Amino acid sequence: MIALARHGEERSATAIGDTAADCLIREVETWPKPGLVSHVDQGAHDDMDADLLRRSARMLAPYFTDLAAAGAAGADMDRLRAIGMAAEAAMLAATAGVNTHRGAIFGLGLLAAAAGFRTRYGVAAPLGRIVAARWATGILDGPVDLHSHGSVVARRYRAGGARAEAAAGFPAVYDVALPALADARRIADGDEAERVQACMALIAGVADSNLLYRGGPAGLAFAQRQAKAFLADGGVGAAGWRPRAAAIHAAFVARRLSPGGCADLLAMALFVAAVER
Ligand SMILES: CC(C)(COP(=O)(O)OP(=O)(O)OC[C@H]1O[C@@H](n2cnc3c(N)ncnc32)[C@H](O)[C@@H]1O)[C@@H](O)C(=O)NCCC(=O)NCCS
Ligand SMILES: Nc1ncnc2c1ncn2[C@@H]1O[C@H](COP(=O)(O)OP(=O)(O)OP(=O)(O)O)[C@@H](O)[C@H]1O
Repeated sequence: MIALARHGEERSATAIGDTAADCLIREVETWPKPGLVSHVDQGAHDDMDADLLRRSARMLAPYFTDLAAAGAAGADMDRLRAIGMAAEAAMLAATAGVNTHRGAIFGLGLLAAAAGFRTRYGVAAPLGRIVAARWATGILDGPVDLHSHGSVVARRYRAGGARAEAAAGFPAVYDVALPALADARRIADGDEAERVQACMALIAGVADSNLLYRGGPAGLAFAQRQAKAFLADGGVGAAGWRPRAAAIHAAFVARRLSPGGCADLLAMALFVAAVER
């Protein structure tokens, strides 16, 4: 009996890891996402393209599986952090030093750990609430790299970034991206359009530390204005939405703006939608 239960747990951790990697790939296969890399172009990034992001995502699946298994085993934040840091090191080795998924490993990794916990204990709570209840203190009290772009921006502009978002249980996923995906299902023509709508809603509503780092408060305000105007004009439900979204994408690229945190949050919303279904 025990051996069977273990085998079942391993299988579900593997399924969680594979789902997390799939969600990263579905995020890449979405165009037009303002400033971001996709199957169509490199957006505002000289050092990465869709192939590199796809390879990075696939390589990360076993780490998400480990995080799910650790969550199921009742791991504390120190244990999750060790797996997350090993994943980051493997990512940098696989991409010759390019930061393809640092923010995504963190956010999706915590949600994968919560998914493991949820499956193991049969709790019905949303994944974000599990993250906040079990690991918020460890997230906020953990070691900080004073030189990371996120830390620089946090000091300069008092932006909470990826840590604050996770510790609060991912409000951008639950209050912004998931409602946008649900709205878009009624008005959009296909899955890719739904993901574009959620991406625009995230850009309009999130203080993305990547936008702040590259463009300062003026860059963030520009990005939010563009995304809000797109949504106010009917979003992906309006005729001609794709050329309008492509024009916003081009405006971000011209200013070197890239909302990498919103890309991560889009992948997380796809993951939550798949796991909590
Ligand atoms: C917390 C992390 C992201 C580092 O954050 P920091 O702000 O210091 O660095 P950095 O600028 O490199 O990364 C921030 C990344 O977060 C994402 N992001 C930006 N803004 C936001 C936002 N508002 N909300 C969510 N994510 C965001 C972007 O992808 C961005 O690139 C993380 O890499 C970390 O601490 N890793 C250690 C391992 C760990 O704790 N793992 C947990 C289990 S997986
Ligand atoms: N499709 C995508 N396009 C661009 N960034 C993405 C995409 N998907 C996820 N990201 C996130 O964006 C982050 C990388 O962003 P970016 O390269 O702008 O930041 P950086 O490494 O801090 O430095 P720099 O501004 O010098 O390039 C990664 O952590 C990753 O999780």
